[in-house]
Amino acid sequence: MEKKKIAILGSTGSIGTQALEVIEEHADKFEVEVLTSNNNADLLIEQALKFKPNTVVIANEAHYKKVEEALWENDIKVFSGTDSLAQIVEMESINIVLTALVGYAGLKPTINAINAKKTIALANKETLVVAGELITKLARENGVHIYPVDSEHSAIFQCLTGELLNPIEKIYLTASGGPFRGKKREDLLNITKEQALKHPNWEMGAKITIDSATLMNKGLEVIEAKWLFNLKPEQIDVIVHPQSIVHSLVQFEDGSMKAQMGLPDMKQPIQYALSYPYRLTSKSPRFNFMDYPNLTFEQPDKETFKNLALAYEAMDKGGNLACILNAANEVAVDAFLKDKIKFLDIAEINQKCMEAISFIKNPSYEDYVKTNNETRVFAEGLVK
Ligand SMILES: NC(=O)C1=CN([C@@H]2O[C@H](COP(=O)(O)OP(=O)(O)OC[C@H]3O[C@@H](n4cnc5c(N)ncnc54)[C@H](OP(=O)(O)O)[C@@H]3O)[C@@H](O)[C@H]2O)C=CC1
Ligand SMILES: CC(=O)[C@@H](O)[C@H](O)COP(=O)(O)O
Ligand SMILES: [Mn+2]
Repeated sequence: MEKKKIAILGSTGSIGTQALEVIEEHADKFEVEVLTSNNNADLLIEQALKFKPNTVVIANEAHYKKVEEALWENDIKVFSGTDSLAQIVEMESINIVLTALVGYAGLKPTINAINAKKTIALANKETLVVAGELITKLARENGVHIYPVDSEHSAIFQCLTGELLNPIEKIYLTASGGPFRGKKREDLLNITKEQALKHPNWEMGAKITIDSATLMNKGLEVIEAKWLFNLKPEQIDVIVHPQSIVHSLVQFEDGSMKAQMGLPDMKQPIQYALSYPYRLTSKSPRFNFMDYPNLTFEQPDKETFKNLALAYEAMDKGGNLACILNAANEVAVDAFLKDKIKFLDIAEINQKCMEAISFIKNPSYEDYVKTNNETRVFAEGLVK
């Protein structure tokens, strides 16, 4: 069978590097067509020399020369800049685009990939959060499949196999609860970056790790699930499950529930999205019941972790509110990681932006761009 040609947007990150491990393990099924990064020229060069893609793109043009010089003898095309990043997905030879870059930056490349009728393996949840209505409409119009990589949404997707005609009653997104599960506001006044970056179960990029600590990650995932599975807000629950073994559950209208389980390992959902509808083999360690005598579940604390409540509010109200929330959060998390604000300020900035930035009920793509830019400027003002 023809190998699937994969473009990995964000190949030098946590998801991107794990995706390359999956591709290496199944070199008979996949080959790398495009690799991209933002600033990490050294790792991008290393990956390119190993996987020999057709093309690489480094978003930060300051690194173009270094990458071009390193690869020109290897017959690998090199481009730089955000426009190149957005356009490279249209390459005829690409079969699947794995969106593994972080944040709003994934929006334009994803739109272009859908318009070019590429299958999307979506890890970049912010794109669906910001413009889920536009993205899913575009995918329908182009007959494009969007396969979830995010572990909870992959779990839901895996539970839905064979259930096409059976409507979903409810889904339960599981959440580890993050490093501060059980803490109250007074315990979180002086949280350090290092403490917030210590996720109990998953090794991930910095932004999603902070989002997991503030429960914003689960909030983004609630909105992501709405668009991926065409659900009403009341059909999406969050349940805290500290062990991160049950990766999420679906409840059907006969009351029966299906769960997808396994050790916390992102290679499984990445592989499933790339090989769908087939399951490939994996050498990853297997879940052992005797290691987990107690799988526990508890309600999330939306009082202490306001970001989850803000996400539900944005989902309920719709329009450009989730775009406002996402932009505010990206600025606030970046400021926290640069020691400019405190941990609890993140949710405060998010809420202030949601209250201040003008609401647009039916935003166009241009409205999303304008909302994102306006919110970033306003949020930066709150950080100073
Ligand atoms: N990590 C995980 O386990 C999971 C991640 N996700 C989602 O997947 C996405 C990627 O996450 P993760 O891999 O952790 O992130 P990382 O921060 O580890 O990697 C991000 C990647 O995107 C690139 N990048 C960052 N900013 C830009 C930009 N402005 N333009 C172009 N490229 C950019 C980075 O390049 P460079 O290396 O040069 O900075 C890097 O290759 C996120 O949306 C996240 O929410 C979802 C579930 C689990
Ligand atoms: C691995 C993955 O999908 C992450 O989104 C992870 O789930 C974050 O963990 P939390 O459950 O703590 O948000
Ligand atoms: Mn997740």
